Formats: sequence, C-alpha cells, structure tokens
Amino acid sequence: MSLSQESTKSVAISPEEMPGNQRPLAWRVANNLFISFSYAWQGVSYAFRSQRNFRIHVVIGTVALGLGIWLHLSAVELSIISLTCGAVLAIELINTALESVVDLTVQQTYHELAKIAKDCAAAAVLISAMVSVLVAACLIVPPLWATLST
Ligand SMILES: Nc1ncnc2c1ncn2[C@@H]1O[C@H](COP(=O)(O)OP(=O)(O)OP(=O)(O)O)[C@@H](O)[C@H]1O
Repeated sequence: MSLSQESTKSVAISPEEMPGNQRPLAWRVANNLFISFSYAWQGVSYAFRSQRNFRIHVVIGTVALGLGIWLHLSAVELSIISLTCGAVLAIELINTALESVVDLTVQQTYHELAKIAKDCAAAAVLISAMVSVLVAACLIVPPLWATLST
C-alpha cells in the first residue's frame, strides 16, 4: 500500500517565490526548527495512518518497552530495546519514503529497477524486525519466563 491514498498532486512554484531558498530544486525549505519538526511529525502521522506494518511495529515496540520496565531490566538493556525499536520504526519510515519516490518516478508502470528498490527496502525492514525478535528473545523472554513461573 505504498501509493498515498491522500492527495498525490504536485504543485509547481518558481524559485522567485521562495525567498532565501538555498536549494533551488526544492519546492519548500523549512526555515526554522519548529517547522522541520512539524514536517517530520507529518511523516510519522502519514506512516501510522497508511502503513499497517508501521502500526504493528509501534504496538510491539510499546509492549516490549513496557515489559522491559515492568521486569526492571537494567538501563543498558532498556537502551538496547529502545534502540532496536527505534531502528525498526526508522527503517519502516525510510521504506515508506522510498516506495513513494519509486511510485512518483515510475507511476503505474512495471520496472525491474523499481522492483529491486522496493524489494530491498522491504528486506531491510524484514531484517530489522528479525533482529528485534532476537533482542526480545535474549533480553525479555528469560526474565518474563522467570517472573511468570514463580
Ligand atoms: N513499479 C513496480 N515495478 C515492479 N515491481 C513493483 C512495482 N511496484 C511494486 N512492485 C513489486 O510489488 C511489491 C509490493 O509493492 P508495494 O508498493 O505494494 O509495496 P508494499 O506491499 O506496500 O510494501 P510494504 O508492505 O513494505 O509497504 C514490491 O516489493 C515489488 O516487488
């Protein structure tokens, strides 16, 4: 589901209409930190609304962190779990961005390079998810098992 269900129209704007723009090819450049954060949040929000896998990863990551806190894992263990969850979400966002760029480029035509790009991006998500399962198996499952069996 990489094609946006929302508006996909493009808007042309001339460089003269963009005062202080350091990147002439950019449609718009965020010129303060708050606006940058706002665009980044729009990206998170879009991925959450449109990507089922992103929503699943958010839920699993929240459960994993919650379990880590509940099980009184060490600061280092909690940091490893946080880094792993963050990496999975970040790679899922990059996958979503790449799918959009590929769709923008080839539109609804089949292209072998588009397939390679999308398959490799999906593989990156898969590998990060598999590593996160390994991390959970090492850091969460043993103390959880011990707690539940006492
Ligand atoms: N334009 C294209 N040309 C060739 N193959 C394509 C093209 N678009 C999609 N594919 C193939 O279809 C698969 C699914 O593409 P799609 O854009 O639907 O991703 P997706 O299923 O939404 O992925 P994800 O679940 O990671 O969001 C790709 O991995 C790729 O193999």
